[in-house]
Formats: sequence, structure tokens, C-alpha cells
Amino acid sequence: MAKILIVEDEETIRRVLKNILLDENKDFEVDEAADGVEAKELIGKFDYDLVLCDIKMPKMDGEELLNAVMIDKPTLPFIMISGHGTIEIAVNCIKKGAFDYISKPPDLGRLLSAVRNALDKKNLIHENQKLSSQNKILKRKVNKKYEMVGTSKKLDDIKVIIDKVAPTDARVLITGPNGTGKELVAHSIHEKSLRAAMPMIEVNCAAIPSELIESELFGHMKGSFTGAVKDKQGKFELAHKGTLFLDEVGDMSLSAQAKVLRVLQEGKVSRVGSDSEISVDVRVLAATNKDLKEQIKMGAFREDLFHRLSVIELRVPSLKDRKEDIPLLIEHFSKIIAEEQGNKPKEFGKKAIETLQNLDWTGNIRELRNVVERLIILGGNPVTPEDVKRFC
Ligand SMILES: Nc1ncnc2c1ncn2[C@@H]1O[C@H](COP(=O)(O)OP(=O)(O)OP(=O)(O)O)[C@@H](O)[C@H]1O
Repeated sequence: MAKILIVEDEETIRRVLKNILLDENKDFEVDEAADGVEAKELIGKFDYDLVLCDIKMPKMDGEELLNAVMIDKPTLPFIMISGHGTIEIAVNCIKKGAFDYISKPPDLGRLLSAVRNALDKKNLIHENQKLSSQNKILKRKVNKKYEMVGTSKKLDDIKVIIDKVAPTDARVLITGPNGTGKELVAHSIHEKSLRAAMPMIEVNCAAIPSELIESELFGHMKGSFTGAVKDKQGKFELAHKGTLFLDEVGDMSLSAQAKVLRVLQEGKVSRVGSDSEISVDVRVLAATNKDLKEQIKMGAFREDLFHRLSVIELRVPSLKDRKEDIPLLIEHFSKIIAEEQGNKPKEFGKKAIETLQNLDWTGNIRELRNVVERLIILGGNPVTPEDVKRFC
């Protein structure tokens, strides 16, 4: 319940104000101070939701008190009580951050509406602070999910490029074998870009049947094909102002490639079955484990689209080429997996880590994560080289 401080040197007025407040709500907690010095001490000690403050007072007047409090507690609402001849000061106090002022003798309706408004404002500020701290926690969680672990020179080079390209709108083609972290790189670029407040929409071009990919990317109108039971937005539209991530772009059909090329050239999409065009502002990132130049030679990928997508090309190296990252990755996955399972992270012995470093890792980081999970479930604590040999 709201905690209110009345600062007023005249005891009778204090009493009147207190009674008005308690009549309004008997659960209000009301404290009193007879001058600014006493009030300052109380405000330092307790968390008030509102201060009703006289202007003319001995020792420290209302204006001085307001000045002092606004430094430490700028969101604490003050309602100034102005007597004859202090209106100008009251107006000045509003400029300095007071919420409102009322004149003496206090008019009941005016006083209560000022009190209600001030408490509403305080609640809103509180809610806002709560939401913004929840937001920060969520952001930290998301960032952790997409954290790129490793200190190898190869990974550092990638991080440097990410930092450079992220704030631009340049299209980036991310290449590299399966499980090396291409999707992670795409997320990292988006998170660090000016579009981070908008969504990153992902499309796995290999997972969508070729006859559906156009409707998936560009949307469709109701009745444009069997199964199109209502109008649907495509991924380009959904990514408006944000980022579209075309994963496994090397698996896209030639006809979809032609249409994507047109959207990239013109910045407009047409839903399947519609003649009208919709403007979209989308940054496109793409990834593939295929050699697109080879695909171009074979006639499976359009060269013009390749050039449009690969303004910047970022190659993510295999894990076997950055084995020095393995110990940190093991520790990272061990922590994440323990958190998921609600256990303490398992220790991996030095020799076990060396044995793991000497494996081939054809499935790259994804395979390493699976192996760490397997060893946490099946291995001892600490995990030994024998565990590694037995379960890998
Ligand atoms: N540097 C890294 N630090 C921590 N985790 C990583 C790192 N790189 C990859 N991972 C993790 O490895 C897994 C595979 O990564 P990701 O899906 O990004 O790879 P990919 O190259 O896109 O794979 P694919 O080509 O099969 O789609 C994910 O769980 C990802 O979080």
C-alpha cells in the first residue's frame, strides 16, 4: 500500500492533510515531518511513494528539499503545497521535477486528484522499471544462447568480421561444413545489427518441399492453390525491418531462386496468386554447406543470385581446424547441459579433454555437443579418457 510523507510545519494543516488521505484510503501509510531537514532524513531511510511538501518552512524549505531529493530519487513524486505568495516558487518547483502543486487551504477534490495521479505515475514508473529489468535478463539469456565460445585465431577473425558487417545492411553469405556454427553467426550478426529490435526470421530452404517454398517465402492468397485456405504472409513480409536468414540456400529450387533475386533487386514481393506488390525492407543473410561456385557450374544455382547474396562471404572453419577451442567448448556445453538437467556440471579430466581433441569431429561443434551430453550421462565424474574411448 502507498507510503506517503507529509512535510508541513503547521501541525493543524498536517492533521487535516493526514485525515483527508486516510479518508481516501485507510490503508495509506502516512508519516509526518515538520521541516525539510526531518523530511530529508525520513526520505533517506524509507521508500515513499509520494511526498506532500509545504514550501515555506524553517531550517530547510520545500524547494531546497526538492532539489536535494531529486538527485537521489528523481522518480519520487512531490506535490508542493503553496501558500499565499509562493505560487511562483511552486511553478518553479514543477520545472525542477515536482509532480504538481496545490494551494493552501487545500481544496479536497483538487488534492485527491493530484494524489491519485501522482500514485498512478509512481506505479507506472515501477512497472516500467520491472519490465525493463526483465527485458535485460531475457536479452542476456538470448545472448547467452547465441554466445560464440572459443578463443582461437580463426574464431577471433570471424568475430572481427561480424562486428564490422553487423551494423551495415550488407548481405552476408555464411559458408562452412555442417555443424560449424553458421546459424550462430547469423544470429550474432542480427543481434549486433541496428535491426536487432525487430525479428530475425529463419527459413530452412532444404526442409521445405520445392512446391511450397514460394508460398513460404512470399506468402499466398486464399484459393491460389489447393490447401491455401486463407491469405498468408510470407517470410519476407514477416521479416520487414528485420533480418531474413535463408539457411541451406544451396538447396533452393531454381524457380524460387529467380523470384528471390527479383525481390532483392526491387525490394518488393508479390504473394502467390496476387498481382499487387508489397514493399519490404529486409536484410538477407544466407548460409550453405554447399560449394555454390560448383553448384553454379552444374547449373543448380544462379550466378546472379550468388553475387547478390555474397556481398560479404564468411567461411566458418571446421572444428578440426580450431581444436584449441575444444576445451572451452566442452566446459560451455557441460554447463549448459547441467543447467538443462538441473545437475552440477561434470568435470572433464585433462587427459579426457586431450583424447577428445584428437578425434576427427566430422560433425563439428554439433557433434561435440552431443558427445559431451553422452559423456555426462554415461561417463564417470570426472570423465576419463576410457569413458571417451568407450562412448565415442
Ligand atoms: N562457437 C560456438 N560456441 C558455442 N556453441 C556453438 C558454437 N558454434 C556452434 N555452436 C553450437 O553448435 C550447434 C551447431 O551450430 P549451428 O546450427 O549454428 O551450425 P550450422 O553450421 O548452422 O549447422 P548446419 O549446417 O547443419 O545447419 C548449435 O547447438 C550451436 O549452438
